[in-house]
Amino acid sequence: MTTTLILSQAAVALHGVSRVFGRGPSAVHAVDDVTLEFPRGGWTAVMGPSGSGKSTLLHCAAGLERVDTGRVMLGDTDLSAATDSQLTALRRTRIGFVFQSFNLIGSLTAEQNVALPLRLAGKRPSRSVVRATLDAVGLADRARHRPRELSGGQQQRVAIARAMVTRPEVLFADEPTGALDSTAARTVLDLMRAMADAGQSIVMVTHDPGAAARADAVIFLRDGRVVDRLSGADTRQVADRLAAWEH
Ligand SMILES: Nc1ncnc2c1ncn2[C@@H]1O[C@H](COP(=O)(O)OP(=O)(O)OP(=O)(O)O)[C@@H](O)[C@H]1O
Repeated sequence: MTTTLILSQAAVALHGVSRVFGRGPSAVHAVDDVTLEFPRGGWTAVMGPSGSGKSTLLHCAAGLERVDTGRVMLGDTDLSAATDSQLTALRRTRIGFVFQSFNLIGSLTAEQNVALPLRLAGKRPSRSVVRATLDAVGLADRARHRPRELSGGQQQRVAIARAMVTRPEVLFADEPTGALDSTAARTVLDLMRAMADAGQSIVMVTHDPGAAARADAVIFLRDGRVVDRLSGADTRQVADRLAAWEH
């Protein structure tokens, strides 16, 4: 009973999750027996040295990649037991994903990009929903612009609107500010902070201690394992802890 309650309070829970690439002596344990919960309504940053398994962990938690062993629970749904078509449906409706490189479709306007996940889920996008989602990221006046007519920060905000239009349970972001200058990065992080304050669950991989310090908690990976965590830390504390694990 207690276990069930704890599980359903997590937005995503990983239980003994491993992901191995290759076999034999050259096998890489990208994620190595990780058990961890990402809290509902919280913003968690994932940090660690290059190659420590951050992106692989994020992909496993989001159902973009299968785990070799262990279980991934999205709310009460076991992603590791889902069929490919169930996973596809789930990714389209219950999960939002934002990439470092925005991944917008260049031939579509901002509002068409935002409407895309609804179309892919077989829904007829309502213009008012799409416009409200663009408005929420501060880009209502850019609805008819194509990606090349937008700044990097604006493109990333369109990508966030596209990820949010289905009202996903969890927003996953892999280096969302990695391609942005510091001013644009701050705007994107302010937006994510406001979303988390409004109850959105967010999991974000970042190399940037300043970005991680905007989250509620930071977990640190090394060699595919969770080795440390901080809550409510400032940029200096995050940077110091990261440096300690990089050596
Ligand atoms: N498709 C793959 N095939 C083989 N090895 C892989 C694959 N994807 C990742 N790896 C390996 O798994 C390990 C973890 O990779 P991952 O990209 O998750 O790390 P990361 O912490 O996100 O790295 P970075 O900060 O450099 O982006 C690395 O050693 C990487 O080379």
